[in-house]
Formats: sequence, structure tokens, C-alpha cells
Amino acid sequence: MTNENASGGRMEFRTAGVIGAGAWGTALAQVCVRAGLDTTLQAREPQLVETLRTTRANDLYLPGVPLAEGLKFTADLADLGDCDLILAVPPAQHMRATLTAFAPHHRPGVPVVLCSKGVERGTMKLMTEVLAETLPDAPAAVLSGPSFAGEVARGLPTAVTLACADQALGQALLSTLSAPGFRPYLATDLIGAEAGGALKNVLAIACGVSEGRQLGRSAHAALITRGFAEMTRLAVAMGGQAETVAGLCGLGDLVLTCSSPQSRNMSLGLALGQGQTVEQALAGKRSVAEGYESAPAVRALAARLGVETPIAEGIAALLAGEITVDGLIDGLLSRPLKAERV
Ligand SMILES: NC(=O)c1ccc[n+]([C@@H]2O[C@H](COP(=O)([O-])OP(=O)(O)OC[C@H]3O[C@@H](n4cnc5c(N)ncnc54)[C@H](O)[C@@H]3O)[C@@H](O)[C@H]2O)c1
Ligand SMILES: O=P(O)(O)OC[C@H](O)CO
Repeated sequence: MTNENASGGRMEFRTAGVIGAGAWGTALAQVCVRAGLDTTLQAREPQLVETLRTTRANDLYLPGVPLAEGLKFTADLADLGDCDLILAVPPAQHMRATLTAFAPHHRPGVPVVLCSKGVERGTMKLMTEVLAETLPDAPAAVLSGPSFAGEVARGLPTAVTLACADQALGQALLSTLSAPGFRPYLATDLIGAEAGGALKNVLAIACGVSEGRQLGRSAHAALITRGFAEMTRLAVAMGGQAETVAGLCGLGDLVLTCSSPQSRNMSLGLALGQGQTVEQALAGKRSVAEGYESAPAVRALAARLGVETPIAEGIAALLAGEITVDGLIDGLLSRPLKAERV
């Protein structure tokens, strides 16, 4: 793909490197191939690379999906050093270490599209902040929205937000990453896009708890709506825009993740609502539930910014073993009555 930037310079993206061969990295690599990019998918597990090459399937993280012809695989981050474009897709808590390992191979100016959803524990930083600290010469974009990896990998349609502060680069990435069935919409607000993706995972755990306790469709809808108010408040306090979280990366993804047990986050909540402990619900899981990982950071961030996030706060307390499911439900239902506003 060739695009012109504001100063008339041409931006060409012919090759893409996808870091992280979990379910989403694999699905996005499929999208890149469909978009016409010469694509290499990097897996950190050498034995997985072998399987990917021989079976052309990712049986570890995305079983049952035949992988696109032409997609290449590697375990070595150095092999992505020549790529025109990088998509970073490790779990959020591993983003810093992953980008640090990639840094010696990154060419200044090569954009990095951040596709992970979470807040770094300890630092409370967003993935764009982690990128700025690890690859300061990388223009950043955020790709986020309602997108179950299995569906996207199979070519089922969806639309997502692609946020990039540089309009010309954003426009170029938009046309580069659009593919049949994969429709990105452009935004400039990276913070809003990241906040939406990180918060929806924690809120989906709450919807799962509600489902597991059979609290009904009304409770489900109320949770999504009040959860969206929390997401908006927090995003705005972080410097994002309410308009962004009303889009695919916020409301869109919240609705998806809260509505299907395909979601790892919602199914974690379901298990808790049905009486399992956190340890039981997570036992043996190879895949990441980002809401579990990010909940303490979201809680700390909201406290630091003085933002009320009772649902996210309650989920963080439940996951930390500070309250029970009954305590969570009672706590939310007995809050002082007040005017309805975001
Ligand atoms: N699965 C989806 O449908 C989906 C959709 C959109 C966004 N995402 C986001 O994509 C990100 C990755 O999720 P996923 O579903 O691809 O993962 P996954 O659960 O399918 O796989 C786990 C991944 O974690 C990696 N990993 C484990 N330990 C690691 C370490 N120490 N360092 C680096 N990587 C390590 C594994 O190699 C594997 O790639 C998450 O932030 C998730 O929220 C997922
Ligand atoms: O399975 P989850 O809960 O990680 O959700 C996957 C995607 O983020 C949905 O957009």
C-alpha cells in the first residue's frame, strides 16, 4: 500500500511483522495476508513455530483455523527487523519485555500498531506509554474493537478503531490494514482507544458474574450501561475523549465482551458467579484474561485520578479475595441513590 503524508512524502507498507502468536496475533496475521501484506508471525515458543510451519494451524492458541497461504513464521524477533510495519500483540503485562527484546531490531520510523488491551501493573501505564519508553523512535497506533480472534481469523466481518495521532500515518495504516471483512475506522485519540479496551475486560468479568448468578437480562443491561459510564469517566480523566469510547474500541467492544462466553473475561466471571474460586477458574488456562491481569492497575489508576468506578473496583476486590460474589452484588446494589449521569 502507498499513501502520501501531509508533506507529500510517500508511505509504503509492503511487509508486516506480527509479534505474538496467541489467538489475536494469529488472527491479525491472517488479516494482514488478506490485506495483501507480506506477513511474518513471530511466536515466542520455538516448538509452536515448528507446528505452525508443518500443520499451518495454531493448535496451541487458535485451534481449528487453517492459516493463510503465504503467511510466514519465526521464533526470532530479528526476522522482523526488515518489516515496514509492526503489530505488537503480546499480553499487556508482557508488552514491556517484548518491546525491549525487539528494540535492537527496530528501525527508527517503523510504526508499531499496539493491539493488546490492558494497563501495566505496578506502573499503571498504557501500552502507548510502554512503547514510548521502549521504542522511542516508533510512531504509535492503537488497534482495538469488537473482535473475537476465532471469528476474525475465519474471515467473519467486524469493524474496529484504529487510533493514530498522526493523521497521514493513520490514513495510510487504515488503508493498509483494511481487508475483506475487516473494517478499521480512524481516530486520533489513542488514550481513549486504550482506556476502552482495558476497561471493557474488567467490566466483562462483572457481566459474567451476573450471568453465572443468573441475575437476568435486566441486570446485564444495567451493568453494561453503568460500566460504560465508568469507562467514559476514567477515559476522560486520563486525557481521552468521551466520543472515542462511544465508538468501536469502547462501547462496541464492551457490548461484545459482556455478551458472549467466547470471551475469556466474561467466562472467568461466569465461573466465579457459579461458585468457583479465582484459582479454580484460572487453573490450567493457557490463554490470557486481561481483565484479571489489569484489574489492580485499573483500580489504582482510578484511585489516583479520583474517579468513581464501583463496578471495576468491586471486580478488583473480588479477584483479590477481599470480598465475595454476594458482597460484590450487595455492595453495588446498596450504593447511595443519585442522579443518572456519566
Ligand atoms: N483473543 C482475542 O479474541 C483478542 C481480540 C482482541 C484483542 N486481544 C488482545 O490481544 C492480546 C493477546 O491476547 P491473545 O488472545 O492473542 O493471547 P492468547 O491468550 O491466545 O495467548 C497467550 C499469549 O501470551 C504469550 N505469552 C505468554 N507468556 C509470555 C511472556 N512471558 N512474554 C511474552 N508473551 C507471552 C504467548 O506466547 C501467547 O502469544 C491481549 O491483550 C488481548 O486482550 C485478544
Ligand atoms: O476473550 P476476551 O475477553 O479477551 O475478549 C477478546 C476481545 O478483546 C474481544 O474484542
